[in-house]
Amino acid sequence: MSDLLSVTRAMELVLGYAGTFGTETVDLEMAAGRVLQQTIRAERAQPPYDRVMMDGIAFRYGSDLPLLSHGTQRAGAPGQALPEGAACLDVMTGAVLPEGADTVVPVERLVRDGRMVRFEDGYEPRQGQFIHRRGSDCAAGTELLSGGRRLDGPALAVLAGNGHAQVSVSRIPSIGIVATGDELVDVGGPVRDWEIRRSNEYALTGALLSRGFNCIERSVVPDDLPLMMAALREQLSRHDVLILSGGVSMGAFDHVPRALSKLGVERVFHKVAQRPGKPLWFGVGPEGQRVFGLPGNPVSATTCGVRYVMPMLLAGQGLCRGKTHAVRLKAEAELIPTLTRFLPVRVGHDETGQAVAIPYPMPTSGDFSFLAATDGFVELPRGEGMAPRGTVALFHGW
Ligand SMILES: Nc1nc2c(c(=O)[nH]1)N[C@H]1C(S)=C(S)[C@@H](COP(=O)(O)OP(=O)(O)OC[C@H]3O[C@@H](n4cnc5c(N)ncnc54)[C@H](O)[C@@H]3O)O[C@H]1N2
Ligand code: MOO
Repeated sequence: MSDLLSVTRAMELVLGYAGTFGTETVDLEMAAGRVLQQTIRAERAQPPYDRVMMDGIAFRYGSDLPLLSHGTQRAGAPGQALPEGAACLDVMTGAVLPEGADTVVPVERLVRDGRMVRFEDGYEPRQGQFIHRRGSDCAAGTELLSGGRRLDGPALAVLAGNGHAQVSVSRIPSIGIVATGDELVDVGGPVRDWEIRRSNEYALTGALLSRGFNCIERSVVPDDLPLMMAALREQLSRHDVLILSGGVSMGAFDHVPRALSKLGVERVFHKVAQRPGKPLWFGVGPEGQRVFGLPGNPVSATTCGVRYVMPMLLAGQGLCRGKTHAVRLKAEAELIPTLTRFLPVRVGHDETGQAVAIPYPMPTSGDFSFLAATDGFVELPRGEGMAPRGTVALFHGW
């Protein structure tokens, strides 16, 4: 058994610092994808009046035929009264049902002769048909949305339909992504034989943006302790969360833990019993900044970002579930006796519709090209031998 921190315990520690990033009020236009932080109740009964559901005529069920049409009840106009006798009013979908009418017949069932109206041969309306009754969806004051949910299209429609031009949502934290490493060069510039282009920041940016975290600053610091400290001091002053990549293992220039500690960032843990990503570092800054030191290898940085950083950020928004669900392994997969294994997979479905994961073992945790062929990874507990085909595992999507 490994005496390193387990993945479960490391995650508990991270979530223990998730807290909240506060709330803010935004215009409805800007609320899509945000996490609601208030209870929304029905402004009025819904629908607010007996609503005509078909273009046609409204009449009193049982009236003698033919009916005499006395005019038109349009949508957006106050309700009219249906005259006594064999009478009807032309009605439009969405109009108020005329007072005294109780049944609607669609226009395609009508035979008209001037203002006289009868039904097509053999047509028998049911009393009360095609009327959406006042309050049948909900009574005024009914709870329609509760806090802690993402605002998708239907939820935005509920907000709009109940008069919420502004809405209280979780504040999106400000996030600094900091790359470390003297070998790293920018995406747009020249690259020499001994250098590599920075890519981890973009894997992290993709994961963040696809979860709605759009307040991101990317920067790079050199493998030099004083320069790194100056840059990290500045970054700590600007952001709620720092996600560093690289510089957390045992190399002579892996200054990240030392620099953070000198800046008063308290280490919560360093190293977790997992592969990839064993050198993961997590701490909390003097102002409560959450600071992740992700191992620099691209597969490790990407995996740890999804496994630890994203759940913490989502929890801070009041959401408990990210892009995770159970899958069955489509092929056996090798376990690691002392470490939790994060195994990249593609996700598909079997003939019964169940989600299955096809393992894509990475040759090394540097192979980020290969990672782009996968949808995410499954989490396999430490163990001997092989996890057989059909094993149920938790999948985490990129
Ligand atoms: N003696 C030991 N050496 C290493 C250990 C160990 O336990 N003992 N752990 C290994 C593991 S596991 C990992 S993962 C790496 C993590 O190292 P660092 O976090 O210090 O990362 P670096 O050394 O700075 O970089 C590793 C690798 O990743 C590339 N990299 C870094 N940043 C980026 C970026 N932004 N975009 C793309 N690629 C990046 C970097 O060039 C290196 O190739 O340590 C092992 N060593
Ligand atoms: O995180 Mo390291 O190998 O486990 O790349």
